[in-house]
Amino acid sequence: MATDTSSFTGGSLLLAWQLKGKRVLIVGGGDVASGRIESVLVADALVTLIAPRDGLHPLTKRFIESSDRITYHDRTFAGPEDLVDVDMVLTAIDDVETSRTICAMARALKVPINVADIPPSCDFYFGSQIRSGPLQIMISTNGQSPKLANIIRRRIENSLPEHAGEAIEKVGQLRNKLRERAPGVGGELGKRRMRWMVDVCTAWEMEDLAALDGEMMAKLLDDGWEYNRVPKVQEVGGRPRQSTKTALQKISGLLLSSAAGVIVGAACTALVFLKRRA
Ligand SMILES: C[C@@]1(CC(=O)O)C2=NC(=C\c3[nH]c(c(CCC(=O)O)c3CC(=O)O)Cc3[nH]c(c(CC(=O)O)c3CCC(=O)O)/C=C3\N/C(=C\2)[C@@H](CCC(=O)O)[C@]3(C)CC(=O)O)/[C@H]1CCC(=O)O
Ligand SMILES: NC(=O)c1ccc[n+]([C@@H]2O[C@H](COP(=O)([O-])OP(=O)(O)OC[C@H]3O[C@@H](n4cnc5c(N)ncnc54)[C@H](O)[C@@H]3O)[C@@H](O)[C@H]2O)c1
Repeated sequence: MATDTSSFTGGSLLLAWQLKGKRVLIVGGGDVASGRIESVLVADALVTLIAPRDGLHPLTKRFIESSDRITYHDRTFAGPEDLVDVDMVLTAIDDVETSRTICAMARALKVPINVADIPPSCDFYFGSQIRSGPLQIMISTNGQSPKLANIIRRRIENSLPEHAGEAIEKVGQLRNKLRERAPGVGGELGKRRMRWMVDVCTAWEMEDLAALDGEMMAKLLDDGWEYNRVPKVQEVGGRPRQSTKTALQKISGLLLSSAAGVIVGAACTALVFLKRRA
């Protein structure tokens, strides 16, 4: 049966671009450039920054002083020679004409470019970002409303599961240990490895995954992976957690006992009062 692909349009490709050791040229040193620097440093890039010193944002200055991954040139953009051996270009300058010229040069050399605020000169857009350890969420409105992206980001931040970043970190460590035990790519072993990881992530609460330590991981692999089963948290030395229900019951118990306390207190006061009157 034919698949209807007519709605497969109007979006952009969302990726997690690996910049480790790649050279990113940033032109401009203002507020926007400082955000760009932060974004690419987080991705382990090597930055070349071209911007006159007198226009540097205080944050940009601090980044230049504190990071040995930034090569700084105190000048304006010079021409195509600045694009040699560059893997990505980001411009954030207050000069639309120069931005467009840099864009044309980068495209001639097939170097991907983002020009802040000029969508037709962008091969990719930035988005509103959430980071918590290895968890990275990007909200993109595909150029339609950056402010709404920012507002939606705040809402998502407030609704994220607690401990998500730590849980992902620990599961990453567990996967690495599992691959040491069961190495190789693909095949029956690969299928079993993936199924087991899916089962662990599904059966365990985020909070319990976040609490995994080296010893628990070893036990999880010994008693779980080796027998193709998923042990309970307590079986591998994890602390049994209070279920939500128990916590709720505790709170209502507390409320009830304080209500009872108030009633008893009121009764005593009334008794004392009546006794005095008598
Ligand atoms: C998300 C964020 C990431 C970042 O830049 O790091 C980002 N813009 C942010 C803020 C922001 N930018 C603007 C406002 C003012 C309010 C408003 O206009 O809405 C605010 C809000 C504010 O300042 O509070 C003005 C603006 N921006 C663009 C244009 C040009 C145009 O639309 O034509 C104009 C109009 C200029 C004019 O009117 O003259 C263009 C782009 N801005 C993008 C990204 C890309 C698409 C993002 C997406 O798809 O959603 C894209 C296409 C290219 C790019 O730059 O990559 C960051 C929020 C980070 C955060 O806070 O979390
Ligand atoms: N996409 C976004 O999120 C967003 C948000 C706000 C502003 N902007 C746009 O991004 C651009 C930069 O904004 P900003 O607030 O950082 O501006 P800014 O004025 O603070 O900084 C501009 C920087 O560019 C440098 N510069 C100017 N010409 C240069 C050249 N030829 N070579 C090298 N450096 C040069 C200046 O010295 C300065 O450091 C503006 O066009 C602005 O409209 C984008």
